Amino acid sequence: MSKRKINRRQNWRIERKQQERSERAERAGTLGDEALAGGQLGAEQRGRVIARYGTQADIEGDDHRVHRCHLRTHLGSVVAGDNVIFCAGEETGVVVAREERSTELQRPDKFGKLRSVAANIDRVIIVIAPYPEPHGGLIDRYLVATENLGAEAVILLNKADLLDDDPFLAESIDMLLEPYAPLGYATIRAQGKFGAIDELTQLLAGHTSILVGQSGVGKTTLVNALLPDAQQRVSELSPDKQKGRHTTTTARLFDVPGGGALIDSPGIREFGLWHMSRDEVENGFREFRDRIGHCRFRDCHHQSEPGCALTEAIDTGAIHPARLDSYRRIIASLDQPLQG
Ligand SMILES: Nc1nc2c(ncn2[C@@H]2O[C@H](COP(=O)(O)OP(=O)(O)OP(=O)(O)O)[C@@H](O)[C@H]2O)c(=O)[nH]1
Ligand SMILES: [Zn+2]
Repeated sequence: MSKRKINRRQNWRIERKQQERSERAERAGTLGDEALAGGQLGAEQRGRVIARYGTQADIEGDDHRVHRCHLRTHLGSVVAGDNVIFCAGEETGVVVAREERSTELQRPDKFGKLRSVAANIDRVIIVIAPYPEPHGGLIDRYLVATENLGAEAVILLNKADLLDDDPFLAESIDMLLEPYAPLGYATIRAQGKFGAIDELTQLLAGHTSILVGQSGVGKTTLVNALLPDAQQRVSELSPDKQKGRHTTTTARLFDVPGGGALIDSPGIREFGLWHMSRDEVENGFREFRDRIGHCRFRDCHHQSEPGCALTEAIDTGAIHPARLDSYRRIIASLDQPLQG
């Protein structure tokens, strides 16, 4: 037998082994559901992923009950916010399929590989406050991230009570917010600490939202005002310590009174501060999109080049100067680690 033939036969054996292995995995995924679940399974029904824990997830059915389920191996990533088909079980059920996502929030893991963190978010509530003073350009940074996610952004000024006796502060906040309404971004106010969250509650209804913003602006206070029993629900579902620890890091979906959902986790709150590419930044300024590509120089960096279409748009009032400043600041920061 020639060496070549041996090689071919070895190859064939390896291939057959691999095939058997994948067939076994497939069987474990499809035929072994009842064994996986440890008992009888109910009929298929639609549900939504509340949180993912390793090879399991908590699924909320249309009946609003929460079912702990195993995930079939071929499902791919399953994260909070995913719509799924599942079969409830006596102890644990099984998720059998995942529906297409409308949006996908991804972040790089420690190896730099993009991982899905949450699905189907259609609204991002960017929380700011008079104190801590909003970092220059931070709102725009969150807007860029939201535009690239494909969700709708809302700017929420929390701690509005701090403006009551301070006309100077009130004016500087008005100036800060001035560019956004003409661009079509809703701007609302709240006082989380005093439970004044009516406008926020209205905007959450019928949507899947996340709250983002710098530390200290009052996100936790707002979440607690929205979901007074959220803490209780977390501990109910996670009686043992280990799962309790998970809940603090894994993204979790909460039903909002009035019909809507909020996805929250410490990681999600950092959304907007993750790395962005130059293309994402350009795409993220919605009023720039029609003008990019119209500068005199093809490689215009929109700094001080003559014939820059963005700079010219400032003269006509089509672009707010604060937005171009932010754009330049974000581009300059791309290769530097972001502070705060
Ligand atoms: N005056 C005023 N203070 C508020 C309001 N809402 C929250 N605060 C206060 O702001 C501080 C920070 O609130 P948190 O809810 O912890 O802020 P956070 O954004 O969750 O902060 P991190 O957890 O660090 O991200 C607390 O002392 C709150 O009491 C408000 O409507 N008015
Ligand atoms: Zn230019």
